Amino acid sequence: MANSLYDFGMIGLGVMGRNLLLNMADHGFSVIGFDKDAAKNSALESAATPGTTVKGVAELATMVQLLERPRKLMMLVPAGQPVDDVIASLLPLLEQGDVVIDGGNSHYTDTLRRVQELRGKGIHFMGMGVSGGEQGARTGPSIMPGGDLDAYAKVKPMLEAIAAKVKDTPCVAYLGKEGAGHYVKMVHNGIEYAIMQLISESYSLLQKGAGLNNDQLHEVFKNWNQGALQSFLVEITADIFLQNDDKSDKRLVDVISDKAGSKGTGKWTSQDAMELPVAVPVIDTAVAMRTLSGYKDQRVQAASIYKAPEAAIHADAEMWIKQVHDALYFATILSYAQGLAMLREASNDLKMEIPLPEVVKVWRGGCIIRSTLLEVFTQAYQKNADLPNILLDEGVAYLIQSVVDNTRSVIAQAAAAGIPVAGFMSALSYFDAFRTERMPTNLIQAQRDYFGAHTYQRIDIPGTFHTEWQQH
Ligand SMILES: NC(=O)C1=CN([C@@H]2O[C@H](COP(=O)(O)OP(=O)(O)OC[C@H]3O[C@@H](n4cnc5c(N)ncnc54)[C@H](OP(=O)(O)O)[C@@H]3O)[C@@H](O)[C@H]2O)C=CC1
Ligand SMILES: O=C(CO)[C@H](O)[C@H](O)COP(=O)(O)O
Repeated sequence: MANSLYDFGMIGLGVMGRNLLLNMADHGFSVIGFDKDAAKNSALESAATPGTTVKGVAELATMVQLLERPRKLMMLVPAGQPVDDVIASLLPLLEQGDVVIDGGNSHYTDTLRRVQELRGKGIHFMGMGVSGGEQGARTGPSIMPGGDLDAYAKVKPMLEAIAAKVKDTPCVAYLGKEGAGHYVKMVHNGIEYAIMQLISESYSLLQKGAGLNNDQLHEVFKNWNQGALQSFLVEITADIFLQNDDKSDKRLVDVISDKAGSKGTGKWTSQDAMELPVAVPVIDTAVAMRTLSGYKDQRVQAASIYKAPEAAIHADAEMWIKQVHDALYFATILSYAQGLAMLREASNDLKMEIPLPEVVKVWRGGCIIRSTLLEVFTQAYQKNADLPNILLDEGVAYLIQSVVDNTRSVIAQAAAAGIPVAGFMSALSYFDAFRTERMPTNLIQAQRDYFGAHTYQRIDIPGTFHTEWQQH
């Protein structure tokens, strides 16, 4: 490479940046990465596949000088201030027409601001979601770009080369204007939170309801992964139960603290859903349950005050496993339904023009929420690209109807036995409200008008009404 310039540059050679850059090199692109940590630069070069062109440098200016014009570069640094810091360092080094991609989990409002700031300077700035973790970045992630279409055209061949493939179709597509890429990734993570919560509830139901040990749990999740529940999250869950701890003679899962962490994208999904507004209660519940998991001391105290009910799960183990399977299937569909409904509303409200048929196709491979269900949703959007909610699709309705009775049964038995299943309950309550022609919210309207003259609409006469309510 003595006299040649590199095709692509990466800023931040952590878990995602390093692996994505190596993936690009494997597909024939000459790549250069910058990290201020010299150890990360040499780690990058030594991990490169022999015969590929990969360089790591410790000076940002060196990397920028060595890039083909117009430059194409990406940052994979923590969201927030680090992204602004990188942009500030880059700006004096760039020229008009260069393309800068933020591939991290930035909030879409930050992306909107950055797009506008950089557009004024002639730089194309794209917000792009990347999902798949370390392994996905290395071998084929799901990629969610949005924003400047001209900039996308410049990087499209490279993104299509490195993305996961499903039936030969790359899991990348242009997903809408301005901050759409990061918006879609945020909702992807919201759905990820919801499904992880539901899998953890299933684990608890199988352990407490059928007394399964880790080997048996492994077998159940492994079997589930070969059927309708096939998905990345179910697959890794099966693996987790077999992992031995190297510091004790236990299984690792049994010595991990039950306080769940988070970096914030699930919370953003809930906050932005409320802002629109769109109802995403399974995601809200998943965020709340991670928060509640942090109240360890209070939970320990409460456990000694409030004893669990006497009732136990009496179902035969095989039947219980089948019922929990169906409840997980039901609530997983509800999680996708809520996230996709949110994307539709946000697309209209924020004028992002997010193509939902493309979103579900991009999510079929490479990402954390990939599953066979995405094929079902792809078919649903092929029939009606403007479907308001996937629950209204005939094919999805058929699937839901086949599992809803077992879902009710699981939730009823869990409630009687005192096993917390907030995610499942939330999914079922949303479903029951969604399929209710007349909700009891007429009473809320009456109350609002009673105490605050907030007015109401009638079912029989058009217009807005207020009543002087009588005290009795
Ligand atoms: N890990 C995952 O599974 C996924 C992560 N993401 C997102 O991708 C982004 C990167 O994540 P990940 O690779 O895991 O993070 P890492 O912490 O592994 O790597 C981040 C890199 O950014 C560098 N960095 C931090 N601050 C700056 C700065 N101000 N200027 C220049 N470089 C900086 C760090 O360098 P140094 O350490 O030398 O300071 C480090 O090399 C995040 O937004 C994350 O949310 C998205 C999908 C999946
Ligand atoms: O983006 C991702 C996968 O798609 C990250 O793995 C995700 O941000 C993890 O989130 P959290 O730490 O909040 O559980």
